[in-house]
Amino acid sequence: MPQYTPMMQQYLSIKSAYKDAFLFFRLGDFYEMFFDDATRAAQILEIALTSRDGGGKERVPMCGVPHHAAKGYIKRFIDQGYKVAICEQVEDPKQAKGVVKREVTHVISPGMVMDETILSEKEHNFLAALAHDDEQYSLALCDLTTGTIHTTCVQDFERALEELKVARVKEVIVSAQMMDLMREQSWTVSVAQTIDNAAELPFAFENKACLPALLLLTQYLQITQQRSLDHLQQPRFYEPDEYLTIDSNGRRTLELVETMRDKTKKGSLLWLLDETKTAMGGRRLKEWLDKPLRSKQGIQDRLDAVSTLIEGFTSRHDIREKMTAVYDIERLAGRISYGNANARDLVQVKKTVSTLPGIQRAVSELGLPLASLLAEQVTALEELEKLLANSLLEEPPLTITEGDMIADGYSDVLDRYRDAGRNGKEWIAALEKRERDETQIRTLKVGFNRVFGYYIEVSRSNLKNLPEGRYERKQTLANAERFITDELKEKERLILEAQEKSVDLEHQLFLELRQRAQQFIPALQELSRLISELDVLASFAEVSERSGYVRPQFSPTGELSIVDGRHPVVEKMTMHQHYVANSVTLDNTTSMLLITGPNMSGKSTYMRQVALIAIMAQIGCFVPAKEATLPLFDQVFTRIGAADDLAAGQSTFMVEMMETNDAIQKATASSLLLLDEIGRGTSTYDGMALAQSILEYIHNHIGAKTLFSTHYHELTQLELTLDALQNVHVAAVEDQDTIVFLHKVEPGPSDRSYGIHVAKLAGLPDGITKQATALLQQLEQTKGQAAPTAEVGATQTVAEQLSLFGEANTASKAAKKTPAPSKAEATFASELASLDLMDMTPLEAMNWLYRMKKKVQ
Ligand SMILES: Nc1ncnc2c1ncn2[C@@H]1O[C@H](COP(=O)(O)OP(=O)(O)OP(=O)(O)O)[C@@H](O)[C@H]1O
Repeated sequence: MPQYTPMMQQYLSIKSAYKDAFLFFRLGDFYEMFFDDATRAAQILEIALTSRDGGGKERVPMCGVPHHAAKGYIKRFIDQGYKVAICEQVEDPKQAKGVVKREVTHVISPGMVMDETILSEKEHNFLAALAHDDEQYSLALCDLTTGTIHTTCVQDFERALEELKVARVKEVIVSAQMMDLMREQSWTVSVAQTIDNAAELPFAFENKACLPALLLLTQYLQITQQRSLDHLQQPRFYEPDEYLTIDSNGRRTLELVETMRDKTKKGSLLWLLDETKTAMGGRRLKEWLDKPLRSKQGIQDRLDAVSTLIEGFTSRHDIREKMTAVYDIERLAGRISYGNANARDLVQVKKTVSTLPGIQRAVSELGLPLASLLAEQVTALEELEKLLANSLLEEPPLTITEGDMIADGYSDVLDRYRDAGRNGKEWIAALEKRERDETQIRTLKVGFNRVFGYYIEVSRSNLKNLPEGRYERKQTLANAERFITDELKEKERLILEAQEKSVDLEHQLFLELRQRAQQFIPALQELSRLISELDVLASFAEVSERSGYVRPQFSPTGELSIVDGRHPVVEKMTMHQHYVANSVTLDNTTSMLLITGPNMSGKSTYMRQVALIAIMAQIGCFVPAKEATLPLFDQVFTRIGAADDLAAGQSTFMVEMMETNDAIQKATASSLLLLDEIGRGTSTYDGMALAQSILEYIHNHIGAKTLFSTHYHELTQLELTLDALQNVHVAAVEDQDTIVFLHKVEPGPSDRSYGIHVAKLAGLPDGITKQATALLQQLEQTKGQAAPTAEVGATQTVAEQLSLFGEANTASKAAKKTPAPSKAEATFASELASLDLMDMTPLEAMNWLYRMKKKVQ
């Protein structure tokens, strides 16, 4: 790099070690970016791109952000999945010989954000390591802000990706070999090498199968963070099968944590259930929703606690109120260990710890099992509370280098410095008074500024009254002059020295205090776990009581019986209207419901409500029903079309089939399947044929509890051949040319679709709906001639329909029943078949159609 200036050479050499990050290169008050970084950053951050002479032939592209406003820009990079390496000046520019020394002090990437202003409060921010050996994939998911680590092993890559998705992992660390594969999947990837020495782990961990991922994670953190990782908690191993698996599509369409339409929390199950008072509770609730339990005992323990909290209204109220004074001690503990906690953070820790005894008392009164664990932490943290209460002022500033943090009486030396400072101020006040008396200038005052220090200010009109000699002129203003005296100079030196010393000492005392607080990190982490669980359980109790939910029972035989169930979110949204409750029973005799009914009648609401009730039960919450007995599901799969699916066209059909395939491959007799209008994305007959075969397959080979909604009325005949399938429909009635939705699920198939009625409700012009009604009548007449009769075996239904076009298997029974095509139809068909469409212009095609229409008429 001979042609570049020394500074540019320094930049390039540092940048070469951080190729995958934007390098924020500190130059005075700015972070500058150069070359490609600058060109791309200018676009991403929408800032001006300039250039600078770098010593070479061409000017170097450059853009920069002010150091004090860097956070906002870093957040924009992070939100879009980029990394930022912060390169600081690490020596005083005044003392530097040549180019100021610079080093990367830390790298911020989507998975390694520690700054609360960039993070979402109620969500974990996971960084994951994914390693692969001959046998399996190991995963380690780490939230650096809290020190939480979850680890697991899975057999296949797809499953590993699913685990990453469920935890909404922001960044994945892999070995170089896996980098491209992960990038193809659009993950933010970082590459590290595995250390092969388990002794270097900052925690003890026995499970060998998970070690590769943990070693990869540790190696990466050690290299990038270069600071204490003491707050990393003991990794918690989990088996994915301990939890109810909800495929990513299911989580999306059931709107567990955000709505499908605008991706907001409002309108989701999380929104409904989230009455938590603390950030830790909020994160825990999301975690529970991501991973409902499958262990009956685990669920019952939570339900017992919710029951107790519902009954103990007063204590619950008390606990929840006290929780409002609980800060995010989990992240505060992370900051203490990380070395970026300030005095205000420690005051928050103190305030939290001091509310604990009150919470603990209320929990004990209720007799909740976590009372004794909570009591242990209260005792363990007493010393910390005392220490912080004695050492810190109630409202310290955000910075730790400007004093005003440490309380009087904590350090004798500090108190002495402070006295000097305070006495000095009194002395200055006395001096001012004396000078006024001596000079008889009432407006004389002693002031202070950073440039000149202390001064005596006298207005221009009073200068004549000032005695000669003692006053040394320092500054001239428009209407006044400022002076100093030897006495003032000497006193100023003493005061400033005391202040400087006290600020330095406060900084040092604070660092010691933070160091001492570190030993309490495990207790703070355990406390935050207990508080977060209590918060979620109390939130469940609150919502359950308010909304009239009941405790679910679990059936040993796998029966599902929900009496008067409701969709919790639709019910809440339609508060002012009447929500129509619906029951459902699925057992070993009837495990499948085929749901028909008009559009908008409530088919998918009914299906979703069953899944939501099952999920709520398995996270340990009461459920919206009069009574509910449920199996413990192992997996929930949904294929529920979204409105945008239809618009997206054929590829969506592919997605629909892939998702259906996924469900069918993985579902077991203990799973819940919700399939909404399968087959609607292709032609009617294709769709119907597929829907029927899928139903038969689930019936004959899987036996999963299945809710299947359809507009293909022909499918309702399957009830005759599939023993475990039952027809139900959502009732609607016609009232004077319009339709009234009853939202009531009743036995048997629906009599018709009412599609045109719904179109009318949607405001389609009369002309269209009238024409549609006429066409419908024509079609129904035609269909009536060929319609399958109820006595015909259901498995023949689709084949019969296909045969109308003469495409079906001629050997089918249905074909025999279909009337032979008329002569005109036969001519039409043979002429159509002989057309070479590729060789025709659109106009020729139109002309042909025109001729045929005339012939038919
Ligand atoms: N049980 C109910 N009680 C009250 N209102 C309901 C009920 N079920 C559904 N609804 C209301 O009806 C609307 C339509 O319901 P839903 O989307 O489930 O209909 P659908 O039959 O699946 O329609 P489509 O076939 O067009 O997809 C819901 O948004 C809700 O407002």
